[in-house]
Amino acid sequence: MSSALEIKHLSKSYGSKIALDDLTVSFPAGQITGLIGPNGAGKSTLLKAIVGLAKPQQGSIGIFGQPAHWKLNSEISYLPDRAKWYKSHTIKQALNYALNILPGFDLPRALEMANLMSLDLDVLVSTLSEGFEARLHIILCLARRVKLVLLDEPFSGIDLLSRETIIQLLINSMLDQPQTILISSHEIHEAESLFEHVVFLNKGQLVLEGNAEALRQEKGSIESIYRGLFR
Ligand SMILES: Nc1ncnc2c1ncn2[C@@H]1O[C@H](COP(=O)(O)OP(=O)(O)OP(=O)(O)O)[C@@H](O)[C@H]1O
Repeated sequence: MSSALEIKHLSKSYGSKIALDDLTVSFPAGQITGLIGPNGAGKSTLLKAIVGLAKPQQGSIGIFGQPAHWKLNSEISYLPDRAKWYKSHTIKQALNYALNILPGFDLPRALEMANLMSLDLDVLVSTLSEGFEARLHIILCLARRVKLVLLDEPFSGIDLLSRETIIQLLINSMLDQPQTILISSHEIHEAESLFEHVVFLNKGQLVLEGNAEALRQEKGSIESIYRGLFR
């Protein structure tokens, strides 16, 4: 299995706070990996480092065999916690705008996803509930023809049905267009069926990683492994 991402001896501190601590880990290409760990484990910092938004003090990041560089960002779709440039738009305007600013954005695919997610194109984004805004947010990420998708806490603050809808969209999207997807989360109950590979982080260090199915057979559900590791 080839690696999409090779993280080697990566360290990042904010002042005296260590976010990533000599982290070495790789992420398989063409799979959905769950990047799992409790609050403060370093998940967001790792994703930010991959797209150049956090500058590590030490170590290296390889992306599809090339050293990380901002020029590669056109190949990466990154969903940070909150990137709300589209608040004053209707959904249709937001999707049209995305076509202009997001490399590889596939508008017909986005419109199809919006239909699947029951999004009304004429509604103002500012009037959407959190769950519906999250649906739009995820479409903006997934409707891009890019190799690597980084989703930082895509389920946070979202109700069960919206989570299930988003998970279904992720599954459909992978069937339609296989990509390497990293999903950071500490809420793994509903999402664990998505994960083909899992990486558990704590205090900026790798705690456990492996093929999700092999780990399930060996140790039980991903959720129970999480409880065992972090209880
Ligand atoms: N901009 C920042 N300034 C100072 N400290 C930071 C900053 N960003 C992250 N940290 C610290 O770095 C550590 C790792 O944070 P990070 O957000 O990467 O973890 P996380 O696993 O994504 O956590 P969560 O699940 O709570 O989002 C934490 O101790 C956090 O307080």
